[in-house]
Amino acid sequence: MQLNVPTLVLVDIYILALVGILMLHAWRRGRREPTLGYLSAALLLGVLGTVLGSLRGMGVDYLPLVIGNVVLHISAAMTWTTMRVFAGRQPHVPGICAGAVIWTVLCLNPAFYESLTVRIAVSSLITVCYTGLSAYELWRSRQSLEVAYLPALALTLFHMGFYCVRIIVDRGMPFDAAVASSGQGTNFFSLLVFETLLYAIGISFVTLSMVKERAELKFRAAAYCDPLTGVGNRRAFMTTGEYLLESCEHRGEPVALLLCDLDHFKRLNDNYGHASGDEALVAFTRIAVGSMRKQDVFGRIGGEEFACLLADADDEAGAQVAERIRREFAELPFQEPGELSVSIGIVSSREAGYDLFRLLSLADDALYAAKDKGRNRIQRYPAD
Ligand SMILES: Nc1nc2c(ncn2[C@@H]2O[C@H](COP(=O)(O)OP(=O)(O)OP(=O)(O)O)[C@@H](O)[C@H]2O)c(=O)[nH]1
Repeated sequence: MQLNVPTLVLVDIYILALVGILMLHAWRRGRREPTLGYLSAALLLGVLGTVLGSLRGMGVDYLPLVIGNVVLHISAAMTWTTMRVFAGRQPHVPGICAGAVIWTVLCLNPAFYESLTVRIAVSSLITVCYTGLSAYELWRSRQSLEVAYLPALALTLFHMGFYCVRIIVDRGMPFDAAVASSGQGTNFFSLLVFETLLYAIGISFVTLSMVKERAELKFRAAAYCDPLTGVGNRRAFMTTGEYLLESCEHRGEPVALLLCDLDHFKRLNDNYGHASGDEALVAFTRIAVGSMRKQDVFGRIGGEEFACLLADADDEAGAQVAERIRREFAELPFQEPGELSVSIGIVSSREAGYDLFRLLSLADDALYAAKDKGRNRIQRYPAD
C-alpha cells in the first residue's frame, strides 16, 4: 500500500485542528473540565508542531527540526498532563518542559543536529517516556472508571509500542520534496503520520468517554448517597436490598430486616438544635454500620429512620444485632443522659417471605408496637 505523505500530513493537520477545537468547545461547555482543556492544548500544539514539521526541506531547517519537535514534545507532555489531571493530580511543570529542554540542548550539538537516525531515536524515546507516563496515570484512575479505562489504556500502550518499534526500525529518510510530491513517500514517516492521526482521534474519543463516565458515576453516587451520614439513601437501600433478597432466596438463606427509628427526635432537635440532631444521626449510623457485616445492607430511608437487611440471619440473630445497636446508642454520652434512644422493629423472611415491601411493612408494624410500648426497645414481628 502506498501512502501519500503530503496528503496524509494535510489530513493530519486538518483532523487534529478539528478535534482540538471540538475539545476546546467541550471544555468551555463542560464547566471548564481541566482534562478536556489539557487535551485540546495537546491537540492544538500537535497541529502547530506538524505544520512546523512540514516545512522540512524549505531552507529553514531549524524551524521543523528544533522548534517543531519542541512543540511536538510539549504536545506529548500535555497528553500526559491530561491523564495526570484526570487522575486528580496537578500538572507537573518541570516534567512538561523536560522533553522540550532535552531536545533543545541536544540540538546545540552539531553531531546530534546532523544525525537523522539519532534524532529519530531520541525523539521517539521522549514520546515513549511521555506515553508511558500517560499509561501510568491511567492505571492510577482504574478504580474510578468501569468502562472507558481499558480502551484508553490499550490505545496508549499501542501508541507507546509503536514508538518503541520506531526506535528500532526507523532509520529515517532525508526529506526529498520530489519524492513527497510524487506521492511516493513510503518510509516509516508515512506510517507515523497515519498512526498519529488514529491516536489523536482515539485518545480524544476515549478521554471524552472517561470524563463523561466519571460525571455519570458522580451523579449516580450523589443520587444514591445520603450526604449527612454517607450511607445509602432509600433508593440505594431498595435497589441493593432487592439484590440481597434475591440471592438469599436463591441460596435458601433467611434474611432479617431491622427498621430503626430514633425516639423523640423532634424534641431532641427542639431542645438542642438541628446540629445536635445531625450529630445524633451520624452517631447512630456509625454504631449501626459497625454492627453490620460486609454482606448486609444498611441505609437511611427517612429523616430519622434507618433500615438494615441482615443476610443469612433469622429473627433471633436479627434481635441480637438490634439489641446491641439499641444498647450502644442509648449508652452514647450526649447532652443529657437518656436523651438518645432508638426503637427497632424486626421481621424475618420466615414471616414475610422475600418481598422487600412486605418485609418493610411488617417491620413497620413491629416498630409501631415498640413505640407504643414506651420506645427504647426492640420488637419482633408479630408483636404480642
Ligand atoms: N437534625 C435533623 N433532624 C431531622 C432530619 N431529618 C428529619 N429530622 C427531624 O426529625 C423529626 C422527626 O420527628 P417525628 O416524625 O415527629 O418523630 P419523633 O419526634 O422522633 O417521634 P417518635 O418517632 O414518635 O419517637 C422532625 O422534627 C424532623 O425535622 C435531619 O437530617 N437532621
